[in-house]
Amino acid sequence: MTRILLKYSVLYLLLELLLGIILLQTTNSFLLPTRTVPTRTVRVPNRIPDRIPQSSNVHITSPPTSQTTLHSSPPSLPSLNTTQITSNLSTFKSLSTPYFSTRPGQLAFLTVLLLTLLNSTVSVQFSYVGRDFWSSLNGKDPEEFGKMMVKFTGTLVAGVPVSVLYRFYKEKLSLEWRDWMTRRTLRLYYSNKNFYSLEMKGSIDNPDQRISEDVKSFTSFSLTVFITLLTSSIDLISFSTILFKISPELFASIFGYAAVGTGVSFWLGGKLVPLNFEGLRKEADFRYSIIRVRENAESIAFYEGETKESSENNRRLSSLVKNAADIIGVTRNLEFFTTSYRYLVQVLPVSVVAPLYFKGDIALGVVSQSSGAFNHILSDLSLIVNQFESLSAFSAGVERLEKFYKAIGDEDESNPLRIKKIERTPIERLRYLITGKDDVEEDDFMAYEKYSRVEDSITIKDVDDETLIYADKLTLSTPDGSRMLIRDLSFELEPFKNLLIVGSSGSGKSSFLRAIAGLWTRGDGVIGRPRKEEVLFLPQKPYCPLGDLRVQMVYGGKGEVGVDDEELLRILERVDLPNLAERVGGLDAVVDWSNVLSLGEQQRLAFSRILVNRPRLAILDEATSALDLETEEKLYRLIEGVDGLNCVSVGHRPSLAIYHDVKLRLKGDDGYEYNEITKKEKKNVAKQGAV
Ligand SMILES: Nc1ncnc2c1ncn2[C@@H]1O[C@H](COP(=O)(O)OP(=O)(O)OP(=O)(O)O)[C@@H](O)[C@H]1O
Repeated sequence: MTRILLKYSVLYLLLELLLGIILLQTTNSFLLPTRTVPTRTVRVPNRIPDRIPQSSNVHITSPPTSQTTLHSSPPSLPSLNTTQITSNLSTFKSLSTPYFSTRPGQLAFLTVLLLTLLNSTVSVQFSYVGRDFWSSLNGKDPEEFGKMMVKFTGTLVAGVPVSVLYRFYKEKLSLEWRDWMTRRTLRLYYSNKNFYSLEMKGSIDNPDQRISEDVKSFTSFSLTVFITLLTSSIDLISFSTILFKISPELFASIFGYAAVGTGVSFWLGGKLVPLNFEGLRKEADFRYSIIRVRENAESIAFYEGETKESSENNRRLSSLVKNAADIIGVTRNLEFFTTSYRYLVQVLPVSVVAPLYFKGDIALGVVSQSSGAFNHILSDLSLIVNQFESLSAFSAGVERLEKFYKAIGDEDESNPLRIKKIERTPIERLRYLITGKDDVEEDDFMAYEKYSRVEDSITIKDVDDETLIYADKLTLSTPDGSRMLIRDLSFELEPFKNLLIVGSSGSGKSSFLRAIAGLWTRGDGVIGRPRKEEVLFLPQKPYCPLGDLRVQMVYGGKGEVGVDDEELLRILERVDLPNLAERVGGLDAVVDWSNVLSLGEQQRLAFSRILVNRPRLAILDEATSALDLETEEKLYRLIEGVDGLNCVSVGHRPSLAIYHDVKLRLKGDDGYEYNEITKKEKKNVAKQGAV
């Protein structure tokens, strides 16, 4: 008999799984609107629940909540894409196996597995104790009733720790797995400057959400799915045995009942999934439009842009509300079915076994046990249907992670913008010549086309003590290869000389600095500069990291700084910020530096990093643009005063010529000029305040 039960149960679960997969495949196109979600704007919260509710009172199709939504267009016919499923499963496997290959992961998993099995045993045990309890009550037998009370207490004492520890270790495993996976993801994200190249390419939206939300959902939900499937299978077998013993008719009827419920729920509820995703996206859209106002409050206030901003907020709100109205309308219709279904399940099993009870063939306890077993089995059989919304979100999360890992895994150490090139066989080359298309994913193809026009071969070399910086036949293009910014640039700057780079706006000055830093490598030729540890960049936009004042001052240093607090305070004085520490509450003070400090103060604070870290070469991109001429002079004189320190500056201000020895003028298509800045020129600048 167990074999028959197993056969039916497994067949049914497989059917459910198949239906679930079909649904997921149909809905994934809605769940992953990579082309419709504006890049870096919309944050779609992944709403995968932490646990699947498993209760004997939860029957088929938990009615969709208010967050469940319906697509306004009729559902398209599901199509089963086996390649996609295989790829999803293999992604799932490759994402989940690394942690469980570690010793702590394996130990934690085995503990949870053991407790899961014990917990299921406890559940079955309670079913028997409950049956005997009610039967003894029905038999009006005080002695038997007393015994049952003792048995119940014993089961309680043994069962409660198992249930509690099961939940505890499950949560613990989920947390440890998340911790491990997030750290690994962060490591990959920061390695090879992936965080920068992803932004440049713009191919991955919201990496922050993927690292925090998607990883969290993946770990907790994977575990939950696994445990739920395991317990459901155990439940199904144990309770099927119980039910079959009581009434084979009841056992048969449950499959019919579940099948009808499943079908109707798919028919009504399947439509809700895509619209639910739309709802989430609209919510995120609305929220983001308000966050942008917060981030750009000052600019909006200056532009008096509040009317425009608020009308945009309202537009997004209307769209959200319309979607939500659709949801509640359809949910109402669905609930006509689910509510009746829920009530019916309370009497259905009882009505099937009632004749046996009336005849006196079975006791009251058996009736209650059969009802409990019926509910258990029904809940197990309806697993996919009950959870299709969560499973869809889960599937979307897995795909988001897959794309993310692929993107950060492809990067080469020396070349953050490299993408895999397409190696064409002769036949593929012919096809490409005829059709202009490759047999590759469209995204990859576009990326390749976009990036392949210019080679990616700028070489960076470390210089010796004889040279400070040089360029040899350097050609530099924008990362997309669409524009050549510098052509055939060659120069060599000896040590103890400062270089000023000038040129009209957009001529490629900052881009040249990016190339020196190794961030942009599209082009050809060689750049020589001191070792990375000996160079400090001050970018055009001052950047203040999270942390205290001390962190602000040492940021950018590559090793131990070895500067004590007194020295830090002295440096603050030298960069013209004598009262800053006192004003904010000392070197340990943490404030929102970017908002609290003026642009000029942020630039002065950035200069303090040079004095703290004492690099061999400081590269300054318009680092004094927000300062008055007097402060600018003071800061450049400080650099001159540091032994062994030289600088390369980019800037439009004529006054900068005074503090530099050589000038490189970038002239776009007209090439470049590379000249000494003469004493006469410096004098003129000093005299007139302009060249
Ligand atoms: N990520 C990018 N992708 C493609 N083009 C870019 C990118 N970043 C900058 N550019 C383009 O490269 C050109 C050079 O930019 P760059 O920032 O080097 O100019 P610049 O000379 O420093 O200008 P400014 O003096 O205004 O700061 C500009 O036309 C700019 O639009």
